[in-house]
Amino acid sequence: ITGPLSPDQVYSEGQPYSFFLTKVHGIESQYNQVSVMDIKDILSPIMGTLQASCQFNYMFEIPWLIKQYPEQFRSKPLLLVHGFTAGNKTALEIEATKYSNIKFCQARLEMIYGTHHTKMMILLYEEGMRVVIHTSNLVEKDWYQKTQGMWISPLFPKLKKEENKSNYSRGDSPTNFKKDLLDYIGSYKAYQLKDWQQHIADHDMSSAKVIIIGSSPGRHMGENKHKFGHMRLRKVLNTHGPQKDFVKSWPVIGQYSSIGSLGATKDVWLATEFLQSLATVEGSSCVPLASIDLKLIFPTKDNVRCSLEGYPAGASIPYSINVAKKQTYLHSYFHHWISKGRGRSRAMPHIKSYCRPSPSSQEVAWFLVTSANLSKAAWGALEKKGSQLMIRSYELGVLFLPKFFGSKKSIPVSSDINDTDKLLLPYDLPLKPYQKEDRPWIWDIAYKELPDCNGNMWCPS
Ligand SMILES: CC(C)c1cccc2c(O)c(C(=O)O)cnc12
Repeated sequence: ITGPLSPDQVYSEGQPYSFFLTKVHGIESQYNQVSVMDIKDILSPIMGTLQASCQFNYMFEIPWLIKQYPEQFRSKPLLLVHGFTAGNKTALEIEATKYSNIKFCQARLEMIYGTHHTKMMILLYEEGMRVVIHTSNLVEKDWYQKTQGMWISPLFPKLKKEENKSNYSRGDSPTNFKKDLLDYIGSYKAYQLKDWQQHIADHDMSSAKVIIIGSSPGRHMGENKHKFGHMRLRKVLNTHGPQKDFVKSWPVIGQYSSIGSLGATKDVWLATEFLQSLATVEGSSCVPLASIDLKLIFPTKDNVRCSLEGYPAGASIPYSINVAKKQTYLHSYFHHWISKGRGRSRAMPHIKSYCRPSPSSQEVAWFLVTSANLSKAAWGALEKKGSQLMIRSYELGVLFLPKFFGSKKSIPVSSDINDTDKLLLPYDLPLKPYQKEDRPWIWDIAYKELPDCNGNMWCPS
């Protein structure tokens, strides 16, 4: 049994994928070592000497957040990028009053029902810059007993002075990470982000191996139709995806912590437009969809009841009865949340991830970790005979493709923490389908038959 490794050691052991889960309190320590980082590890001085940071997120507890930074970094400039308006915006600004180093950028949300879901840290150091794209709100409960995911970038060195900094493409990676990140941030059209766009332009990001998959609110048409959302994923898989014959019988897995209104039948969006993108293979995205097995992972009410947090875990799994009752066809796609390999079967998922595993579960053709739940608001819905993609929310994720990790065909995966040379998945494969008596967690109905692990029932008002 290895003793606690320092953050930089955990980080380097997690290469080349650099995909980490957050620390879960209350499980055996062995499950909090390999490929696990806590927020204090990410912000540790061992990872870099912080000069300033920018936190994109949905929920913030500012006093708690400041305490996650090491003492010597707590007064460094901090920009919070949020989607709040009116009272919520005022409340956030009041919470920050005593912190003179905190500034705000309110992301414009012109599409009704849109939210700023994106979770990203941009950390500017004396030694360079680091980007973290993840799934946790900046509130204590999101970092306590949930399964959350993070991609942590390498330390990106500052570009030398002489090269002209004007063209953004310098210091980019084979995956166009820098350009795509700048395009994403540019979509906010916010003057408060200008300095951070320049910081990104000033750094050498050639070591980034992942592909940015973002969503930005709006109606995207023409050459912008494939810039964001599921059409972005479709375009990327069409260009860099698996070969048709190689993945013919491979299923697609979606895993998330909330579900939107997807339509009265599977053919409205889920098993047509959305699956078409997830199932896209190199050179063609027209794959007979009936042949593709879509598997969805979503916690059952018993998964939540028996979780470390008990029913209160369900307060972060907002699937409402009014939406669920209109789409019972989803039940045939559902699978349990089981994560024995990572010691997280009782740490409810707030991570969102998608992948295309082999039938043997030994490898994936690709893996995506993102803020995007299973919703049209996050991924977009085609309109006007497919000529434009309407997206309501900001989302951000990173896609792992074999070709950028030195493999032609696939990425070896495992959920066994001893397989340190593989991409460690957040859940167990193969998946366990819902049985007849299983019910998805629904957050706005009462559960009074069986108490949770703390002896409490669930009686939402
Ligand atoms: C339905 C809304 C208000 C909601 C409830 C509970 C948890 C939420 C959450 O975790 C996110 C997020 O992480 O972006 C976003 N909305 C969440």
